[in-house]
Amino acid sequence: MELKNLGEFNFIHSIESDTIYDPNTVVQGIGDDCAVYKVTEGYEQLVSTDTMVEGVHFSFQYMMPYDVGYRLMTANLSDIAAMGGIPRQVVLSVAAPGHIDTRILEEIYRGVKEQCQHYHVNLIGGDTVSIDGPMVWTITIIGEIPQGKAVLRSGAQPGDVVGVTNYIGYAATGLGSLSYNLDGYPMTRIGHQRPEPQIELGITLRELGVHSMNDISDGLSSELNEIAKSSRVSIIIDETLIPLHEETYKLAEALQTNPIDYALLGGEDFQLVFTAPKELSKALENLGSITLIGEVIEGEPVVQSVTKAKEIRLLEAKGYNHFHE
Ligand SMILES: Nc1ncnc2c1ncn2[C@@H]1O[C@H](COP(=O)(O)OP(=O)(O)O)[C@@H](O)[C@H]1O
Ligand SMILES: Cc1ncc(C[n+]2csc(CCOP(=O)(O)OP(=O)(O)O)c2C)c(N)n1
Ligand SMILES: [Mg+2]
Ligand SMILES: [Mg+2]
Ligand SMILES: [Mg+2]
Repeated sequence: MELKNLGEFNFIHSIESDTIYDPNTVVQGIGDDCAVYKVTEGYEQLVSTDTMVEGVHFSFQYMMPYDVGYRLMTANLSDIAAMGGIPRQVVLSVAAPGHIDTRILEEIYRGVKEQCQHYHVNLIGGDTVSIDGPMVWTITIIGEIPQGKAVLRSGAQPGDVVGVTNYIGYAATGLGSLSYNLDGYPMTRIGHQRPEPQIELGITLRELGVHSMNDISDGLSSELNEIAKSSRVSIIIDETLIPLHEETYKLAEALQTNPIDYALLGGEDFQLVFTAPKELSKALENLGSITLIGEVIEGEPVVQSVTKAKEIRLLEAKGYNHFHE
């Protein structure tokens, strides 16, 4: 059925069941002017919002509707992970054209709810409006963090080591293989379609005492520059240490591109990049999913890298930019 035939109120009614995955914190969910939720004593509240636009953040050519919802939740959860926080509540706004088949919307919600269930997050409200254009999905997420413990971008200190979680450039490899219609990239395709936020690692890193952290939505170059600027420090990384998946090397070979660029400029990995006191190096490496790729030094707020050919180059704050010529 088309959305315009179902109507706004019936649509809301159709999605409001199965939205509460941590009932202890909810006083009022979907169904009133505001939602009402409880906060934990001794904790600070985190809030962040992220939007996904059809044609900009996703294409039904490369993703199933279920994946769109899944990744929308991941993008929002990832910002909570980047602070070392615990996700709690979300509200979701959708602008959709009247001719859309409601089965597509149901599938997107199924993806959203799957991630809500997995991370014990409640969907407590939202908004539904019509648009004469592409679909626009926005989630606002609320999380919690023990008082004074949020891991900021501004906490990096000279002498810190720089680390990343899992593989970088993974999602961009999957998207690249899809857009060039190349077979043989099963792992990274899932990385593009159904990425996971690093909630548990974010909490572990915060508890270990990392100094600064960011999630990778726009690309490693851009995120490292944000840390360098906020913290007023210089960062230097060794490009040969960046953990790339074998499918990234394979795609770079097939397309005659530099594999490192998928990591530096790709984005949407939703992995974490952080800096930590050198004394934590052993403990970090023992986690298994962390790679140390560089260090923080005193100096201008810039990021440099040592290339495979042992040359030093400046890594610009390039990555995904919504308004570039
Ligand atoms: N239109 C806006 N109005 C107010 N604040 C904004 C707007 N767009 C972005 N911000 C803020 O700018 C900062 C950087 O945003 P962004 O690059 O989207 O972060 P992230 O990559 O973590 O999602 C954040 O603090 C965000 O809340
Ligand atoms: C169809 C399609 N084209 C291109 C991309 C790549 N892409 C789109 S937005 C983006 C960056 C992340 O989005 P943004 O809105 O900047 O997220 P934020 O930094 O706010 O978390 C990337 C790499 C994609 N995912 N899908
Ligand atoms: Mg954002
Ligand atoms: Mg972020
Ligand atoms: Mg961005």
